[in-house]
Amino acid sequence: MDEKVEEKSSEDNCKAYEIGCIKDLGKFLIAKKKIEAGDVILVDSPVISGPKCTKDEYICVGCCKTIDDEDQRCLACGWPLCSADCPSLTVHSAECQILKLCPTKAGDYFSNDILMILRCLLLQTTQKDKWGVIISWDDHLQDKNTSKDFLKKIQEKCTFIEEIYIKPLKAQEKISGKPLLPRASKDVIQKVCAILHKNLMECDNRQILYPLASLLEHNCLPNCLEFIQEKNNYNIIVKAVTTISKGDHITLSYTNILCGTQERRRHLKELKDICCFCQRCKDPTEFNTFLSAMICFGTEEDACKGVQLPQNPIEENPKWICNKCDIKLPNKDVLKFVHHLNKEVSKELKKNPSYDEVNEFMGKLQLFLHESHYLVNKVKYQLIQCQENGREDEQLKWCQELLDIVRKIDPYKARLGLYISTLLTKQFESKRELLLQSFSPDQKENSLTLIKELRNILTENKDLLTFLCKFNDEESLLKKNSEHEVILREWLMEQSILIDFN
Ligand SMILES: C[S@@+](CC[C@H](N)C(=O)[O-])C[C@H]1O[C@@H](n2cnc3c(N)ncnc32)[C@H](O)[C@@H]1O
Repeated sequence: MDEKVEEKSSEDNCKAYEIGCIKDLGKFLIAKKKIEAGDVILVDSPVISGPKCTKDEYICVGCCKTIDDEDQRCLACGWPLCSADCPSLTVHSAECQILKLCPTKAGDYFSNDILMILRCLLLQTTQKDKWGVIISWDDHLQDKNTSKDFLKKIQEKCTFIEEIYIKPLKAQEKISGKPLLPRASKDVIQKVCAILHKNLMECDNRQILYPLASLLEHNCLPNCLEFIQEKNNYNIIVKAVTTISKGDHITLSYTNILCGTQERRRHLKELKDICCFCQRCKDPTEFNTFLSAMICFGTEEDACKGVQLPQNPIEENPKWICNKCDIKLPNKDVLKFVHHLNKEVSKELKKNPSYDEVNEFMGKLQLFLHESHYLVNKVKYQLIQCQENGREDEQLKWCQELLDIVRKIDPYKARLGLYISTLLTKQFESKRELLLQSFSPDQKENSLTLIKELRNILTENKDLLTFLCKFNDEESLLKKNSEHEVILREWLMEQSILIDFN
């Protein structure tokens, strides 16, 4: 591949990365030297930010907090505003001049993607340096691999903005003689739409554009972790989670890596028009986790119970083949069926069912899906969170199964740190229960293996949470882990058992 690296000034020499560019990928960051796990690769500040896109919530256009009362609006334009004293009201003042010309909602919700485009277009008069940064980016609209769906989405947004906001604005500008948006041609609006669509990142209720971090490439097995610091102006810190060799691409994950390949690839396509060809996407077994595997029904005469997997998952419509019989399934049938099961899972979990009801439902799912299928795992995770006395053995088995899976799909704990920590906490609680049930003061040595396992879980969880706490607010989980450690140590002292915790 023809890989170009941008020229850098002398002050960039100490940086661990440089900006590369490949035809089908666009710009990305590449390691300029070996980077060790734990190294901070970059810290970046937002160029622009605003409320995230959602149809379910009212988010303040100033501070981006959720607003419970739908009547709390900006008096001028009618868009959601927490109060006239919102601490971030100033970010709204320029766009309010445009929004109030036509206080229309897109459908029955406020379309925050449209708001972000207007906010960005306004930088040309309010903050010219930031406008210069954004408009210099590639919009990828002419790229060969840009999909028709993506182009259609951009065109629709552009037409909406032109009709609803730009036309009345131009009329107003003519009367007042004061141009608010000197550059608002169709081409400029389309470019801004495409750049924002591809590069915005999300944190809590906010969408944010970063000059550097937004260039980071996606990988389903990322080598970095990002922390967006809410309390520090939404600055982002990007940290290596494994050793990155010189010349390696520096990557994050844009998607939920607990999902199977078809679902991740669908999400990536919709989110950022990406066709991912990473190691995991290419592997039908997804690193031997079988996260997407289906159970083969066989024929009426011969029930097979083999495992169906996509032959080549990165094809647009892969064939699904069985490891035991000759039956092949068309991709569209598998997708339709999994989509249906996904809805059933959501419906079931919303019903607030009892532990036994969920367990029974999981049994039914496993008639169709492999025991490690990501939808089965979703239900398993729900079951593990229940406080259910007498089911410790069962819950421990599931905890172990899920931990085995996440250790394969996220070996560097780049995405699933909190998920792993929750599993470790549950594993600890269930094992401690088993210890208390089985412990006999006369035969302490029989419990030593279990005690050492408990200590190891606490240590692993402490290391993980200490790492996460450096950047995020996970103090409550760390506190819970320390409390577990104190209680275990006290109990061991009472029983006169000496175990090294360091
Ligand atoms: C957040 S931007 C990254 C910057 C972008 N490369 C550029 O030049 O503007 C996301 C876009 O980068 C490209 N991209 C990122 N990761 C990719 C991947 N794993 N495979 C293919 N394209 C990717 C896609 O065009 C995607 O829409």
